[in-house]
Amino acid sequence: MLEEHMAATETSLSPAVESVVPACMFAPDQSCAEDLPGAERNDAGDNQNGEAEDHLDLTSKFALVSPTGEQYDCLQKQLRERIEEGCGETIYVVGMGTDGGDYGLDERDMEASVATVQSLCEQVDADLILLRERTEMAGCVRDYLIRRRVGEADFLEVRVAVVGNVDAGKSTLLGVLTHGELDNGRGFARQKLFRHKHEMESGRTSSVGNDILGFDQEGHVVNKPDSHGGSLDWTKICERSSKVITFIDLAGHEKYLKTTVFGMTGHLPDFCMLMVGSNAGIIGMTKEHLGLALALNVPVFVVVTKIDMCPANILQETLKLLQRLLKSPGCRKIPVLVQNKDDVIVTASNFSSERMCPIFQISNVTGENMDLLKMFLNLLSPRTTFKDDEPPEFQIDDTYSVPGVGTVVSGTTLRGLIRLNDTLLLGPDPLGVFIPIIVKSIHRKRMPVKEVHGGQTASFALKKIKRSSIRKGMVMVSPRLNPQACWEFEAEILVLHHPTTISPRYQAMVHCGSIRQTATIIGMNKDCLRTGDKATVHFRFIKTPEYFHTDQRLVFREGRTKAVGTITKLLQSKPQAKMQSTKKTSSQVEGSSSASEETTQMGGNSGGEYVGKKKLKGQENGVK
Ligand SMILES: Nc1nc2c(ncn2[C@@H]2O[C@H](COP(=O)(O)OP(=O)(O)OP(=O)(O)O)[C@@H](O)[C@H]2O)c(=O)[nH]1
Repeated sequence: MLEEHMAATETSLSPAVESVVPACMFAPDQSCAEDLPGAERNDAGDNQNGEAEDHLDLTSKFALVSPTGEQYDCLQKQLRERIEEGCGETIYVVGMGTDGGDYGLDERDMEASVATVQSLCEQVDADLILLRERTEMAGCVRDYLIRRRVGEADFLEVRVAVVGNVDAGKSTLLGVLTHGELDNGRGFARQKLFRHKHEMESGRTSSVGNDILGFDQEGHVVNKPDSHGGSLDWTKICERSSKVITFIDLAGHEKYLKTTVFGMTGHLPDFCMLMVGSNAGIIGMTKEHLGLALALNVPVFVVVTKIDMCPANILQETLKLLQRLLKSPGCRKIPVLVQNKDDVIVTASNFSSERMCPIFQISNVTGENMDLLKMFLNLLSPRTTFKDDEPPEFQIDDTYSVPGVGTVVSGTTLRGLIRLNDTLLLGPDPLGVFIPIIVKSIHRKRMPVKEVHGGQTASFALKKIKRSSIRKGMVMVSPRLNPQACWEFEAEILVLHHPTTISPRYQAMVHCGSIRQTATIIGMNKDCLRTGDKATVHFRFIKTPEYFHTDQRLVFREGRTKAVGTITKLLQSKPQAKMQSTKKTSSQVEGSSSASEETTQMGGNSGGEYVGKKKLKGQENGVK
């Protein structure tokens, strides 16, 4: 997929540069960051902590030493905003300014500054955790993690999709991380990943697995397997954690690609962890998975495993090829080898920029560099902020029948706040209808809770509804939204690969959020599409109408054919049994301004607001 992505986005490859970008490129030191193409830079007027200058001079490294009342209020407001932006946390640098002075504070000024930050943290109900201390020209500089305090029942949730070719060590790494015991190189650690088939939310019967790793306020892993059988008590982990990483464990084998694509679109990962076996290198599905993450704009970090058993020259070769791939025009990433704690802090604080791609080299057997990977995971923040006052929307990605409970749906809260006993609309059914349902119980990470917020995964037990009447891709939304189901939509798509040409009537599977349904191309603004082509395409689902939004990303695939895109328009239309090509003039087509000789549309129906207007030239199946 990636090769196709590369081919599709660029025609000529520039010579690959082998050198790795040092992590210091991303450090606040501007002299180093200057050379970095596209690196984010502070605007004039912002200090190292991102504080706007306004009328108060907060750009000096001494700003925190003894702030006036007004400055203190300003600092507090800015800290609040930064925590909000960082979804509950932020990295704060003490001892650096942007006023041109040398970095670093002497012991007394550092002490006073830290006391100010500590007091600011108390005001905003957050904790201050020292990440690193270093010596600069004029003294000491410290990086702190500031993390909002959460109640016992709450924690920050970050979702990481785990992808990579078969045997890259995905399950083994998750076993080592979540159970704290190293592997023996013969599959010991992966046995620990016990999947509970019918557990609410987690043990999904599909092959999308879930594992959690909890960090306490100080960044220590809280996972503790019990002494009998070594299973993990999710409730205990969540109670002790201030941050929980949910790993969405996606299958490595090609035959499960459909599930992997579903995991990446439907489970809304914040980040993607691409695993590469150092000895095997970039083989099999590695590029496909990387391409998928790129297509969906999910920031990627790479974990190269098995360094304990890999000869040095092979490891170097794998790293070289990996860096070349990441820098290639199709990816345009900046690979950064993470070798120490400083690199972790620098890469973690710049990671959501999407351009940087940290690379870890680990061994699941000796545990080498595992501490760096854990530290990095603890510093990852969710990518999206959510507001509770929006009308709630929840997308269903799985259903279960739980004995004694009934039908259970699991999925992700896309926005808003859902409370126990709320009435939501569940749908759409095949007729596009939504039915009211009352939320009778909510589980989050296997724990009963009273409410769930945007960005959180959860499961709901539903009363008086058969599991068979619910399907993946359905939603539960606030009645305030007056939800409408759509049969048709328009999307801007880019064809990453197709062996010949795609034309109207072509059918393929559309993945969009947790929607997974075959759709037909009704029309497009080009006669046909080849690899690398971009077009505006009009789709129609073949089975049922769906609920979705504009701006959502989609993947359109069938066998080796792949296209990615963004939904640009929702089109209302009634279900129709048969497709046909009819002659129609533009005057009969709503929204059609230019004359079109021939129009493809659903039989007997106006086709909604938009109807593609391209010649069919007698094609029967849409594929030449
Ligand atoms: N020596 C060594 N062996 C490892 C390491 N990581 C994994 N292994 C071994 O590699 C084999 C494959 O690991 P898995 O974790 O099953 O690989 P996977 O990527 O999950 O594979 P699929 O689930 O099939 O996609 C197992 O026998 C592990 O014991 C490592 O760092 N060093």
